Amino acid sequence: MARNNLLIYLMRRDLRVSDNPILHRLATSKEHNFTHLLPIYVFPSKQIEVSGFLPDGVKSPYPEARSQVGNFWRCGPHRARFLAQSVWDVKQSLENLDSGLLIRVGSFQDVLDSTIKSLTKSGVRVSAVWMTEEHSSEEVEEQESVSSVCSDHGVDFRLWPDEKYFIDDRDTGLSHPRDLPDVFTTYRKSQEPLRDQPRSPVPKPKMSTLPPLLDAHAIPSQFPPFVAAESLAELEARLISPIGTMFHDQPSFPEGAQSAHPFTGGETEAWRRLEYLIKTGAMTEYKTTRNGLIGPDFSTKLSAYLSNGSLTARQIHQELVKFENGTYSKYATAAGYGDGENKGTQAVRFELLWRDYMRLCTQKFGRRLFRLSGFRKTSYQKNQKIPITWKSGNAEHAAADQDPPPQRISHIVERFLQGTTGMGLIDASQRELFHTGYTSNRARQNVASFLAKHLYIDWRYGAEWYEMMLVDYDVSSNWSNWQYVAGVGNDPRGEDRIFNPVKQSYDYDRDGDYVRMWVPEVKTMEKVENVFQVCTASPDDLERAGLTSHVMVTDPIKRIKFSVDKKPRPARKPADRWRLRDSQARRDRDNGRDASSNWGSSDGGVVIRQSTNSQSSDGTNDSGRANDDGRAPIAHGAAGANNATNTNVSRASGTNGVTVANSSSSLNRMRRPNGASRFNGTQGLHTASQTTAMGPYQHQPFHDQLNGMSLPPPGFVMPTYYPSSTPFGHSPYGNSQWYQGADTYRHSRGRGFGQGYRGRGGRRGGQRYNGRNNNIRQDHNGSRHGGRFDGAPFASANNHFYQPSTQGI
Ligand SMILES: Cc1cc2nc3c(=O)[nH]c(=O)nc-3n(C[C@H](O)[C@H](O)[C@H](O)COP(=O)(O)OP(=O)(O)OC[C@H]3O[C@@H](n4cnc5c(N)ncnc54)[C@H](O)[C@@H]3O)c2cc1C
Repeated sequence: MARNNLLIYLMRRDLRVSDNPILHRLATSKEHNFTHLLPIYVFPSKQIEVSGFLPDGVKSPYPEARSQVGNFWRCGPHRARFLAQSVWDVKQSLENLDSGLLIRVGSFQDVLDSTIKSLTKSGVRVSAVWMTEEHSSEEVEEQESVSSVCSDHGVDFRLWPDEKYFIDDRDTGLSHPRDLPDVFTTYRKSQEPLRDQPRSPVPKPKMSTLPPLLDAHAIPSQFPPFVAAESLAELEARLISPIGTMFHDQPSFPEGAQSAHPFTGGETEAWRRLEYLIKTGAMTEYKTTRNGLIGPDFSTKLSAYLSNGSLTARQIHQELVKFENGTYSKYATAAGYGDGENKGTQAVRFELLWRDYMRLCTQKFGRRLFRLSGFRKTSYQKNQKIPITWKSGNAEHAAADQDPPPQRISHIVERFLQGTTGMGLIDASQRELFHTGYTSNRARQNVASFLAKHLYIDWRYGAEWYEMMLVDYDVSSNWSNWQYVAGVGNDPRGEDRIFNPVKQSYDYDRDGDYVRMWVPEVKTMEKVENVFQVCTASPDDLERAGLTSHVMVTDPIKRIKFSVDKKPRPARKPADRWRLRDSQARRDRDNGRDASSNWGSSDGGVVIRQSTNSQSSDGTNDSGRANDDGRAPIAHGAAGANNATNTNVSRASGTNGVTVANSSSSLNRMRRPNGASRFNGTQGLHTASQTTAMGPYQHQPFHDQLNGMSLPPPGFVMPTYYPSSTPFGHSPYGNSQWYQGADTYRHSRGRGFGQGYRGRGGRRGGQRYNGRNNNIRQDHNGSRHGGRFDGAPFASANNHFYQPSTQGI
C-alpha cells in the first residue's frame, strides 16, 4: 500500500451517519489530508460483558463487567441486543457510503494500541484518532486512555464536541458548568423560547465523499484471545450469552402482555419511529398521552435512540419544525400541520431540555453523580431534620445497628428487583422492565421513590439495576433522575416529594389494567384496591385467586393505608381541578351539605355531596338529587355503592364508592344501571360513563365541564362508536368516557372495547385504538391523558370506527 494518512474514528454514542459532525467534516472538507478512514466501534469491557467473545475455556483478561453496589451486570440482555442492532445498522450505513466499521471488544486502550501496532506493521501510517467527547467519569477515563495511547505512538488525538444536546452546550450562555442553576426551571427559563435555540443538524455525507476504507488485507483483526462477530446474530448472541439468568425463579412473559418498546435499534429505525410519531399526530398529542403506561405510543420511545446517538435531539427538533411550519409534505396529513408549535411539540422540547439538563449536571457534578449522598451534602427524612441513613444489603456498608439487618435488606432488594413486593404498580413496572427493557417515566418515578423514600434503601441498587435493564440507559439521565427522585439531587422539593404508589395507581392505572397485565397473579382480583396492594384482599378473595400463601400476601414489603374516597389532598394543584369557586359552596361542601358551585367556566356547575350527609354506603339509597338547573351531583362515598341520581339529568350507581358527575344537562342522558364509575378523588377530574344498548353500541357521551376548560365548539358532533368485525367478548356493554380538554376531546377507557384484558364481568377494554396502526390510546384519568379526536371520521385498525354521530349536542 502506498504511504497513507489514516484517520481512526472511534465511534461511541454517536452511532449515526446523519448529523454526525465528524463524518460531515470528512465528507465536506479536503483540508484534513486523510487518505483513509477507519471507523471502529469498541464494546468496552468495563461496561459490557465481553467474555462471550472468547473461545471456549479461555479466561478473560478483564474483570467481569459488574456494578459496584449490587454486583449486577452492567449491561443486560435488552440493551445489549439494542446496542448490537444500533452498531450493526451504522456499519451498514457506512458500507452504503463506501466506508465501513470495525467492531471490536476490549478496553479502548487495548483495542487502539493493538490496532495501531498492527497497522504500523502493515505499513499504514495512523496520523490521527478522533472521537466524540463525553463528560461522565468513566467516559472521560476512556478518553484519557485513548489520548495516552496516541501520545505513545506519536498520533494526533482530537476530541470533538458532543453535539447531541437539544440546545448545544456552547449556546446556553453558561460560561462554566458550575454556573448551571440547581433548579431545572431556572435553567429552562434562561433558555426560552426553546424552539428558537437548537442548532441545525448537519447532513448525511454523500456517497463516496468519505476517505476510503483501508484495503481489506490491511485491516487489523480483533486482538486475541477475543474473536470478532461476523454477523448481527452472532454479535447479539456473544453479548448476551454470558449474562445467563438473573433470578433463581425467572418469571415467564405474562400471557397477553404487550411490550411498550417493541423497537429495533439503529439510526434507520430511529427515523422510522420519528416520522411515524409526527405523521400519526402522536407528537401533537404527546402532552396528553405521555403519562400512559400501556402500549408503544403513549410517549415517543425515542430515548434509546437518543442514548446511543442514533438520533440527535436537534434532529427531532428540526423534524418538528418542518411539521409546524408545514414545509415537509410527508407530514401534511397530520393534524396541526403548518399550525406552528402546539402543546405536544412544545412538551417534547421541554423533555428534551430535561435531558440536556441532566447532561449538564454530569458536567457540573462529575463523580458526584454516583455518590450516595448525591449532588447534595446531606439528605433528610421527610419533615425531619434527621439525615437519612440509607439501608444496605451489604454488611460492610450497613450501619452496625441497621434495622432491618443487611440480610433482610438484601432479601427485600431482591424482591424489589423481581417485582414481588406486593405493591402492584412497583411490581408491574419491575416485571415490565425485566421482560422488555422499558418502563414508563411515571413508573420509573414510582419505583425510584418506593426504594428510596418508602424503604430508605440505598437508591444506587435501583440505579444500577436500571443501568443493567433499561434499553435506553443513559448515564446522565439515569443517575440524575435517580438522585432527583431519591431526594439527593436537583429536585427543589427534595425529601418532601414522595410518590404514593397506591394513589398513583388510582391516578394513572385506574382499573388496574397495567398491573393486571404484568402481575398475572392479581389479574382476576375483582377489587382494584387489591390489585394495587394484594395484601388488602379478603381471605376469601385470596383463596379464590390461589394467593393465600403467596409471599406478596404473607410478607408484603410495604403496606400503604389508602382509601380512594379518603384520599389526601395533594400538596399542589387541587385548585386546578377541585376548586369550588365560591366560598359558600366550599363551606357547604365542607359541612357535608349540598354545595352547588360552578366548577366550570360557565353553565355547567356541579353539586358535590359528601357521603356522610348525602348517602348511605350500602348502595341502596339514592342520593345526590341535583338542582333542577341541570347541575348534577357528585357523590362521594365510603366504599360501597353510591347511587347518585339527578332526575333531570342522570342517574348513576356504582359499586366502588364513587361516582358520577355531569355538568350540563343538555348533554347528558346518562344511565348506569350497574357498574361503577371511578372517581379519582383529588387527582381525578371526573368520571363519566354510560350504559349503551346492545347492537350498535351507541354511546351517549357524557361531558364534564372542567375548571377553566371550554365546552365543545359549536356544531361539534359527538362520534358514535360501533364495532367493525371483532366481537367484543362477552360483555354486552360498551362504555366510554369522554373528557373535554381545553380544546380537544379525549376518549378514555371503555369496557368492552379494544383488545381487552380479561377482567371481571367481561373483557376490559383498557385502551384506545387510534388510527391506522393500532396506536394504543392510554387509559387515563383526569384531563391529562387520552387520545384525541377531532370529530372527523377515523378508522381504527382494531375494533372500531369512530364516526360522527347524528346525535348533536
Ligand atoms: C429513575 C429514573 C431513571 C431514568 N433513567 C433514564 C435513562 O437511563 N435513560 C433515559 O433516556 N431516560 C431515563 N429516565 C427519564 C425518562 O423516564 C425516559 O427518558 C423516558 O421514560 C423515555 O421514554 P420516551 O422516550 O418515550 O420519553 P418521552 O416522554 O417521549 O420524552 C422524550 C425524550 O425526552 C427525554 N426525557 C424525557 N423525560 C426525561 C427525564 N426525566 N430526564 C431526562 N430525559 C428525559 C428522553 O430523551 C425522551 O426520549 C429516567 C427517569 C427516572 C425517573
